[in-house]
Amino acid sequence: MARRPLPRILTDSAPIARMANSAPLARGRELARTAADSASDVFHPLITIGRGLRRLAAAGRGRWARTPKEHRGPMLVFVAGCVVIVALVPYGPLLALIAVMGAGAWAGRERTTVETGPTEAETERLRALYEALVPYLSVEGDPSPLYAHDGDWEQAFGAYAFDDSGRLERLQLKYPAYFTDGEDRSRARIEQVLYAKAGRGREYHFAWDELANQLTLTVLGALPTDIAAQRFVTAPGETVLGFTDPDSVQRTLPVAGGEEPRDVPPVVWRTGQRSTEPHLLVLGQPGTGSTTLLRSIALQALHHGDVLVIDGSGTGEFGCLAGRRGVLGVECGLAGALATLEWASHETERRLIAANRARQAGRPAPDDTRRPLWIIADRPTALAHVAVAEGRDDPQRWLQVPLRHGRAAHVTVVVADQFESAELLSDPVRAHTKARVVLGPATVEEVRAVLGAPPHTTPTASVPPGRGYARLGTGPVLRLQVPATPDPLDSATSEVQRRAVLALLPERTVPVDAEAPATADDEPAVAEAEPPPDAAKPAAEPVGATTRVSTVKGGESRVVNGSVEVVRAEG
Ligand SMILES: Nc1ncnc2c1ncn2[C@@H]1O[C@H](COP(=O)(O)OP(=O)(O)OP(=O)(O)O)[C@@H](O)[C@H]1O
Repeated sequence: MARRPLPRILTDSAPIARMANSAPLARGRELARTAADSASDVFHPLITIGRGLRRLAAAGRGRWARTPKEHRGPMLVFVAGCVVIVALVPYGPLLALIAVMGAGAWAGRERTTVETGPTEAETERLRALYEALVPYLSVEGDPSPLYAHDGDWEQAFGAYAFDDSGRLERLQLKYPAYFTDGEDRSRARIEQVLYAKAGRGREYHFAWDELANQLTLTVLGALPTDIAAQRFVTAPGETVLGFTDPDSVQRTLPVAGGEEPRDVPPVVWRTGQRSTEPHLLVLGQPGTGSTTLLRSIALQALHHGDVLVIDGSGTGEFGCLAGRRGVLGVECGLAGALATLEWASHETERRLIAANRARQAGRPAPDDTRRPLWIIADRPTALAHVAVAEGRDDPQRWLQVPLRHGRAAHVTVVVADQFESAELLSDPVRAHTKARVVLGPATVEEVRAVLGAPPHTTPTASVPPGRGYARLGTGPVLRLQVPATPDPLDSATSEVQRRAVLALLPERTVPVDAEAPATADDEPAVAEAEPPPDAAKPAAEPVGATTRVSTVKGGESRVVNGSVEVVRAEG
């Protein structure tokens, strides 16, 4: 027998849905919701009191359950006595009712629970860190070890903080008094364990408090990379190497960069007669920003003095300086470098003799002995290689006098080279460059070898260009970020940064060509029209008041009456 189909109203859900969505039903639902909201507002005090009374009753039941049986009788008698007294005093029951309601309202108020202490995952992380430290911070035979397997990590870790993603941000830990915190190796071991367990890839600062046997680990933020070359507010004799952490130095400089001007902590290097570290050595991996740092220093030096550049890498990255006021030469070739440095050596001696004579005659030192002279040598060891091949002098030989006597003669030497070539640096360069900078990724050992002290932070494997460490004399090791000072003649340089560097260049003393005489206003156009930087440069300008240097790339030199005259030997 064929089955009869069900009536359509039972199989089709559309009418039911339509009923549910119908206007009177929706209005009714809205009304019910409003009524419920109003009722909860009106009855809120009663609800609170009711909740409080429930809590008080539960607390009372708990108290009764915890009371030993032999105490229950006296307690009942005491409560009954209280009830009788309340019943007998005038308005007693009313006052008791008010008191009970008040107590109920207080107990029933909504309390927001504040989470304190670490979460489970954070506790686990701290416990793992504690366990990892046990082998390094415990000795056998310690009767009450601070660090022991399955020990109490809360005793060892005084304070800690995690960031939003649950990564450790700060940790203060105590260590036993017998731990050899005065030894670099012992410290390095602990720092490595903490670095590994707290999460690699971030930079940590370790503050060892030997008096309190306490170590504080703090995660360091990145140093600002958005500060471009600009006129820094410094006194004569001060050079900004870069920027560092706010806690590391006591001074700030106003800088433009980023969204609005701000104050940032600088690493300021002081040169001149009173400087205890009058010369600088920069070492780093290739491409980590040493040429950029030298360019930044040269631009600052030109504000008050004269600059000689030896570009040993020969890539012409100082081409923008050629022909500018105060730039005495930009040398890429061996012969030119030898001639220029020989002159600089004699100029140092001349200044010393002139200043000495003036002093003996009771006069102040002549002006031409006091104008700062900067010798900036980028990769001089590359020229040393060429010198060996050609059987000529290492140009570094001529740095000896400026390095030894430069401080008194207002001559400053800045040398930059690569780690791999560091052993080719001459002894005077190593001995007299007390201001040091390491750029790029470097191990703790490399930093220590160059700066004479390890960094108090964990060097990370990848850093932006211009990032490194600086140490001035015996001062602390500072994190450093060099201001972006790219080569304006490099096509990869952004227009903003190119203009920033060009704005700092002094005016030209040698026109680019006859048709395009340079002015300060047309800097960008002139820069575009400049010849390739590695072309022969007629960068001859007065040196001091009495001497002239004329250098030509690949030229030969001879000394004439206290001045160096360079004649072309090639082509
Ligand atoms: N402080 C900095 N801020 C931004 N970019 C930088 C900084 N320092 C260097 N750079 C960029 O990194 C690259 C390499 O810089 P630079 O030529 O100065 O390094 P280097 O160590 O001299 O390398 P090389 O020895 O190969 O010449 C360039 O593109 C440069 O613009």
